[in-house]
Formats: sequence, C-alpha cells, structure tokens
Amino acid sequence: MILKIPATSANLGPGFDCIGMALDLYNFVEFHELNEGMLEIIVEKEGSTELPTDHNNLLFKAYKSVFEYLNKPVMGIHLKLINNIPLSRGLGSSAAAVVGGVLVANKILGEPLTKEELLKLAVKIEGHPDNVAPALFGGIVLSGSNGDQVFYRKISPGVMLKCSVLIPDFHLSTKKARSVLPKMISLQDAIFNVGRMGLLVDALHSENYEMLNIAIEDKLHQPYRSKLIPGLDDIFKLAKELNLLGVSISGAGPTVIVFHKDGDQDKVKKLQEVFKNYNIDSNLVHLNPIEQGVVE
Ligand SMILES: Nc1ncnc2c1ncn2[C@@H]1O[C@H](COP(=O)(O)OP(=O)(O)O)[C@@H](O)[C@H]1O
Ligand SMILES: N[C@@H](CCOP(=O)(O)O)C(=O)O
Repeated sequence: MILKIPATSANLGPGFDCIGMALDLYNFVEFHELNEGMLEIIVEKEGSTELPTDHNNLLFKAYKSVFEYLNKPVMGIHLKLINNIPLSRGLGSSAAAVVGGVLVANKILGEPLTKEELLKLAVKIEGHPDNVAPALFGGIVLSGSNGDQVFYRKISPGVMLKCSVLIPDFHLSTKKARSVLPKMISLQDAIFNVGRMGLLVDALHSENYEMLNIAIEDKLHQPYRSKLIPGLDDIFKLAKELNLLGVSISGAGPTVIVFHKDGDQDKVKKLQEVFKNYNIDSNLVHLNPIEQGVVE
C-alpha cells in the first residue's frame, strides 16, 4: 500500500498555531507488514542522508503511538519513504511524517480509528494542530485544542488563490524558531492579531483577496523570527511595494509564502533577488492550495 501526504503551510501570518493550508507537494510512504519486532526503513530523496532508519524515526514513533493507544503489540513494518517535502523549511515535513505514521498503523490494523482520533494522536506528537489538520483533511483548516479535544473547521481554497514559496537554502528547525518567541505578549499585539485573523478568515471564505495584504500581518511570531531569516523584512516591504496579494513566513520558516495573482510571477522573482542580496540561494516553487488531504 502507498500513502500520498501533502506539504502544509501553517500560520498564514496571524494564525500562529491555529491555521494551515495543504499544498500540492507530496511525500509518499510505501508500506507492508513484517513479522513482530521487525523494522525496515528506506528513505529516498529529501532526508535520505540524515533521517534515522531505526526506532528514532519520527514516522515510526507516530506509527508506534497508535499501537500504544490501542494497547496492542507493535506489528513489524517495512516503510519506504519517498520524500519531496524539504526538511526544516516550514513546509510541514514533520507533520507529514506524523500523519503518515498514524495512518500506516491504522491501515495495518484494519482502520479501528476515525480520522478525528488520528488527528488527536497526531497533535499530541506534533504539539500543535495547524499542520497535521490540513495534512489529514486537505484545504485550509482552522484548528485549536482544549487539552484532550481538537476542534477544526475546513475552508475550501478559492480557485483564484495562487501561491509560490521561496525556499531558502538553509534549515531552521521548528524547535529553534519557537525558542526565540516571547512567553508573554502585550494586549496591543494580541488585539492586532485577533483583528488580522478575522480579516484573514473572511478573505479566505469570501475569496475576496483585496485586503489580504493587511489580513496577513502578524505581531506574534514573525517579528521575532525575522532575525533568523536574513532579508525577511526587506522581502515583506518589497511585496507591499509590488502590490502582491500577501506574504508571510510559511510555518516556522525559513520558507516565505507569497500569495499572488496569475501573471505576477516576475514580481515574485524580484523577492527572490532579495535573498540573493543577502547571499542566500533559494528555490522558487509555484504551489497550489489543494482540497484533498492524505490519500491512499
Ligand atoms: N519523512 C520523514 N520521516 C521521518 N522524520 C521526518 C520526516 N520528515 C521530517 N522528519 C522529522 O521532522 C524534523 C523536521 O521538523 P521541523 O523542524 O518541525 O521542520 P518542518 O518545518 O519541515 O516540519 C526532521 O528533522 C525529522 O526529525
Ligand atoms: N505553528 C507552528 C508551525 C510550524 O510549522 P513547520 O512547517 O515549520 O513545522 C510554528 O509556527 O511554530
């Protein structure tokens, strides 16, 4: 059997830990059962030289968590991971691994768990729902958790919502990008983000992107993370000058996601020049938001 799991872009500016969108870039997981106690992991493409192929592999840990949750012995498994989502770039590679792991276990066990139960397990491992929810359900997903419960609502991406990602040639782990965030924020900044988030959800629902460049602003995480992403502030400034629909850090970064109209590709290339001016190579990829989450 084989699973196809999408990349995701979380936060979309103000929605820190609360919103994410599935994109048409995929990891594939080929799997079959082995005798109890056996584990084989083969990694191809992204992460082939660095990802562990033993019990420390995140996808295997997520797989194992389903057996533990159901109080069942862990079944032996062969996993071939064909990865296209770059690691530690803010495109949800860890969420794709976690979703892959819980889904593989559920398939092998004859699907005892619903997608909602799998979401809960995945959130426990990933720590926040904003990537795992769209990786599971597709589309743009608003999410939150309340101890044991995870809430979510899906918004279908409008056909006119086009985006490109600028993937810089360096890693930034989510752990590091979270370590620079303050423990407390001011009421003023909270009000700023609540207002932007309302505008963002309205823009995504109504498919009216006129105010997206305002709606996508954020004061909770991006100002702190900008010191980890050279050139980011200049990119944000230039995106406004060029009248692009909106720009934000993708997930915890360092990837930058740019919303734009069809035919704005040349303007997006100008943003890539900014990274170049900071001696950072980057890969510019056009990705479409997608309706479908993980599929078999
Ligand atoms: N296909 C995969 N299989 C197993 N583990 C993975 C895979 N992809 C990512 N990971 C794990 O997730 C880590 C990257 O997670 P993180 O720092 O959150 O970045 P990202 O923004 O890509 O999710 C990797 O170092 C690795 O431990
Ligand atoms: N809300 C999280 C999202 C992390 O996404 P990733 O794709 O970088 O793993 C955060 O901003 O820390």
